[in-house]
Amino acid sequence: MDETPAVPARQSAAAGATVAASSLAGLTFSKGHGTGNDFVLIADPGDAHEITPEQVARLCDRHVGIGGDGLIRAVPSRFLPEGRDLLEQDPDAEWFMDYRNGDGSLSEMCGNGVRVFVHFLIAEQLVDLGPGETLTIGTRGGVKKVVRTSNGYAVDMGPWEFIFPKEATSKAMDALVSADGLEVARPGLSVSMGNPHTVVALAELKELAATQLFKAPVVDPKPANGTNVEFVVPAEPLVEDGVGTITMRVHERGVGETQSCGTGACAAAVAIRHWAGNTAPNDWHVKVPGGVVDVKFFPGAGGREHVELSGPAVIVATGTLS
Ligand SMILES: N[C@H](CCC[C@H](N)C(=O)O)C(=O)O
Repeated sequence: MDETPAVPARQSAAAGATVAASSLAGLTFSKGHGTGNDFVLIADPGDAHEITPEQVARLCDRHVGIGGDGLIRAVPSRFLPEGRDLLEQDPDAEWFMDYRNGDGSLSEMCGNGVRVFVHFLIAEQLVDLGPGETLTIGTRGGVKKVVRTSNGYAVDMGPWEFIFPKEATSKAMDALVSADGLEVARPGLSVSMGNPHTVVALAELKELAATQLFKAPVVDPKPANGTNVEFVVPAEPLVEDGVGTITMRVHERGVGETQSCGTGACAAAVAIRHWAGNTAPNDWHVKVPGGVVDVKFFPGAGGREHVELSGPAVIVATGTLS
């Protein structure tokens, strides 16, 4: 009988390499997510594991690894130079969220990741945090305060910055963004949440669904360090009972399309609120393919307006690397 040819496995980035080939064999890990933005999590209380970008990519690969949008290593801040700097600012920032994108690249901040990171620290019994209590943590985007709520966590994400390139022609948009499925290039507004975002408003949900995000949208002018691109549709009416609602999809730098992006949801609310003018509310629901996160603007330290991100965090499983 003719042998039917084996169907070649889809060549993934790490095809042929296996996690077992790494020096991480025997290490326990957890898998978690926040509204479908998923992460491989590793506790490293002794800073014993220098996880290389190649190892991150293998572990995050959804065919030859565990699979995840990113990897989060929990390590005491005192072991990292950036962590020691933060401890001088705030000695309570005992644990550091060492976040990496799924391709192994670094990012300054990860909003969904912070919630899952704190949930992981509690699950690992590395911290004790009851409902209503606040934990201070260190990140590459600075010190963050995280409150455990009745149904997840609320994170003070700090202030935002508009990233207007000097050649920006207006304060309403600073980039032109094109993507497969979009008939014409659209204006975008670039916002930093510690990491870069470019927010594009679309007219209706049909257009959002038709936008193809298998590859990175083209942003002009090209941001020097890349950018996460959010496509957003404001609800009609935008505000109900004092709360604004946005529907969003995102193509993440170093990952691809994800089910959710916490810093992206904050950037989306900043942009829509900027475009809507000062009639816009402080409270927002941001609907993403993986669920809903809430964004709130409030007067933060130093007279700057801060953004708070809140939402769920789930640990799905725990295992051992072979
Ligand atoms: N998913 C993350 C954002 C990761 C951003 C990363 N892709 C970057 O390169 O900035 C979040 O929930 O905020």
